[in-house]
Amino acid sequence: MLGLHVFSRTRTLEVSGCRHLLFRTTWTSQSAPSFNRRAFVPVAFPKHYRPYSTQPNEIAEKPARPPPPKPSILSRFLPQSFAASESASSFGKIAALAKPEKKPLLMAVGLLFVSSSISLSIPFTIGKLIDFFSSTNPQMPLGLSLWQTSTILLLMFTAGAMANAGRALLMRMAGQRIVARLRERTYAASLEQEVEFVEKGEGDVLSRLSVDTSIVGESVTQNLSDGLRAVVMSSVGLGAMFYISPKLTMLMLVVVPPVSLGAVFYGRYLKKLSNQTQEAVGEMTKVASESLSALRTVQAYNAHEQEQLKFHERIGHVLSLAKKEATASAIFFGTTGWSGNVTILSLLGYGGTLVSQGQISVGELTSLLLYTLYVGNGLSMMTSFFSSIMRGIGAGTRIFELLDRTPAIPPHKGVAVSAERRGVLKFENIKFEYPSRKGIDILKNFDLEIGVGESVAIVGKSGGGKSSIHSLLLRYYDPVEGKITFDGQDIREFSIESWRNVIGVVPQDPVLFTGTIASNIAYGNKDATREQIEQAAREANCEFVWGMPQGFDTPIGRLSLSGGQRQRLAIARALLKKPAFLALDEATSSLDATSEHRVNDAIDKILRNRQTTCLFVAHRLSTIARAERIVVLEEGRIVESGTYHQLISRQDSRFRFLMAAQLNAAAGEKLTYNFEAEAPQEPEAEAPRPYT
Ligand SMILES: Nc1ncnc2c1ncn2[C@@H]1O[C@H](COP(=O)(O)OP(=O)(O)OP(=O)(O)O)[C@@H](O)[C@H]1O
Repeated sequence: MLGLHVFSRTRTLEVSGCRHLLFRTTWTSQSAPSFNRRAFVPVAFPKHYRPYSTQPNEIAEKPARPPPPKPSILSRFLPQSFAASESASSFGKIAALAKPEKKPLLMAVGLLFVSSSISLSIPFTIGKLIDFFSSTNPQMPLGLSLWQTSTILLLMFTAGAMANAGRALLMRMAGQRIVARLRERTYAASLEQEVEFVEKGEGDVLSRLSVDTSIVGESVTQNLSDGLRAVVMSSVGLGAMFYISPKLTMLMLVVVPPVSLGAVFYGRYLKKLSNQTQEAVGEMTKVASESLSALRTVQAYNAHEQEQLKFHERIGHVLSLAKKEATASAIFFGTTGWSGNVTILSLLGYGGTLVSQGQISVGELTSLLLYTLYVGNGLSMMTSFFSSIMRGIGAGTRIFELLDRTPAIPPHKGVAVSAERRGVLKFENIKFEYPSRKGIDILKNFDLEIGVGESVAIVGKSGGGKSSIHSLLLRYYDPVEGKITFDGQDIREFSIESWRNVIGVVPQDPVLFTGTIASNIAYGNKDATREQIEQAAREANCEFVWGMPQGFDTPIGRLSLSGGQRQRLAIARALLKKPAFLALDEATSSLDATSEHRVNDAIDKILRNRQTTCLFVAHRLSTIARAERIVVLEEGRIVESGTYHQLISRQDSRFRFLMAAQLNAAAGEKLTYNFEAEAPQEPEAEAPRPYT
C-alpha cells in the first residue's frame, strides 16, 4: 500500500488565473520499505482563495498578504533579473529600515563630503609643495607666506578630522538604532509565531535575532558610510588625475574594468557563502543549546564526548564554509593587490618619461601617484562595501523571512470574546496530529462537552494525549479535523488574544520568570493591583508568601520553592485572570502530604466557583476524585465518562483498571485498592494561616 506524507507548502505559483501551491511530498510503500520517492505536487486553488494551511475546516481567514512593496530605487539602475529578485526586495527592505534615520544619515553624508574633499586636497597640496621646494624661484599661491599656508592647511586638516569623527559617530549610532529596531521587530514576530515553529528550533530564531541583525545593521551604516566615502574618493580622485594627466589616467584605467568584474563575482559568491554560513552557525547553536540546557543529563551520563562530537561535526561545516570564503578572499585580494602594484610601476615608468620630456612636473607626478593610491584604496573599499552589502542582504533575507512569515495560527484575526462570556465548551469529532509527526493521530473521533462551571478530569495512560487537549484549547495548535466550540461558536473565529484571556493555565511544571513573587502572579496582567494579587494568592493557598521577610516583593531568584508552592503560585496567576476556563495540568511529581492537601484545597475552592469551567489533567487519585465528572482517554478518544463513584463502582471499568495499574506501579507491588478510601474527604479544618 502506498503512503503519502505531505510535508510543507513550498511555493505559490499563479498560472491561468489559478493559484497553485506546490507541496513537498514523500511517497512510501508498506510492501516495499525501500520505496521512497519525493515529489512536488501542485494543487490548484481559485486565484482569490488564500488557504493558510493544509488543514481543512479552518474558518478564520489568513490575513491578506500586504501589498507588494513599491519598486525600489534599485530597480531603475539594476538589471531586471536582480531588481525582481529576492536580493533586491531584501535590499529595499534594508534601505527602508534606514528611513527613520534619514536626518542623521544625511548629516553624516554632508560631513563625509567635507572630510573627503579635505583629504582629497592632500595629494594636490603635496605636489604643489614639492614643486615649490624644488623650484629655483619659490612662489606660494595667492602671495601667502609659508607660515600662513601651513596654518591654513593645519586648520583645514583639523576641520576634516572633526568632520570625519562626526560622520563616524552619526553613522554608528544610526546603525545601532537600526539594529535595536530590527531586533525588537524580529523578537515581536518570533513571539507571534506558532509554538511549534519556535520550540522545535525550525525558525532558528535566536541566531536570526543576534547574529543576522548585527550583520544587517553593520551593512546599512558602517559599511554604507565607508562605501560612500569610497565612491567619493575614487570618483573625485579620478577627476583630479584626468586634470593632471589624461594620458597617465587612461593607463591606470586599463586595470579597473577587470578588477570591478572580479569584485562583482566575488561579492555574489560571498553572499551565497554568507547565507550558508548563517545556517550552519544556526545548526551549531541548536546543538549547543540542546546539550547545555540538558547539562545535568549530559554530565550524569558522561556524554561529554558524544556531545562534543556532534558539535565538532557542525563546527566542521562552519569551518569548511569559512575556508571557502578565505580562499575566495585570498585569491581576490591577492590579484587586486598585484594589479595595483603593477599599475603604480607602469605609472612610474611612463610618468618618469613624461617628466623627463617636460610634459609634467615632478610635483604633478607625485600628486598623480598619490591620487592613484586614493583611487585604488577607494576601489578596494568599494569591493568590501559591495561584499558586506551582499552579506547584509543574505542575513536580511533570513530576518525578513521571519518578519514576513504568517504564523500558522494568525494572531490578529477574529472577533473578541468578552471576558464575562460563559458557555458550553464542545470538542466535536476532533482529529489531531502534531505537525512534526504527521500521520500519527494523537486524538481521533474525540468528542467532549463541558457545561458552564463544570469540572472534568481527563485521565488516561501517560503519553495518551491529555495535555494535547489543553494545547488545542489554548490554540497552540488547531485540529486537523473537527472543531472546538465555545457557546456555539468555533473558537477559531475568536481573536487569539481575547480567547487566551479567558483561559487560566496551570501547566505541569509552572515556569516562574525573573522578578518578584508579585510580578510572577501578575504575569500578563500588568494592570493588577496589589490587593488583587494578594486575593488571588489567598485563593490559591499561597500562605507561604506571607511568611517571607519581603513577602510579595521577594525576588524569585532567591527562593527554592517546592513543586507544590510553584503550582499554587501558578494557580494564583491563573485565578487573577478570573478565567472562564481553568486548564490545569497536575504535576506528576509526588508532593508531600501538606503540599498535596494545600493544592487540592485550592482546586476545591475553584471547583466550588460555578463561574469557572475546569478541565484538568490529573494523575493523583485524590485530585481526580474531586472532579464532578471523569473522562477516560484511550486511543485518542473518550471511552468512559462518569462520576468518580459511578466509574469506581463498575468492576470492569477502564478507569478502575487504570487507577489500579497506576497505584500498583506507584506502590511497586500488586495490591488490591480500597478506592472508597481514596474518595475525597471534606477538607480538614486547617489552623489559621498568618495572613497579614
Ligand atoms: N510538540 C510536540 N510535537 C510532537 N509530539 C508531541 C508534542 N507534544 C507531545 N507530543 C507527543 O504526543 C503524545 C501525547 O502527548 P501528551 O503530552 O498530550 O500526553 P499526556 O497524556 O498528557 O502525557 P502525560 O500524562 O505523560 O503528561 C506523546 O506521544 C508525546 O510524545
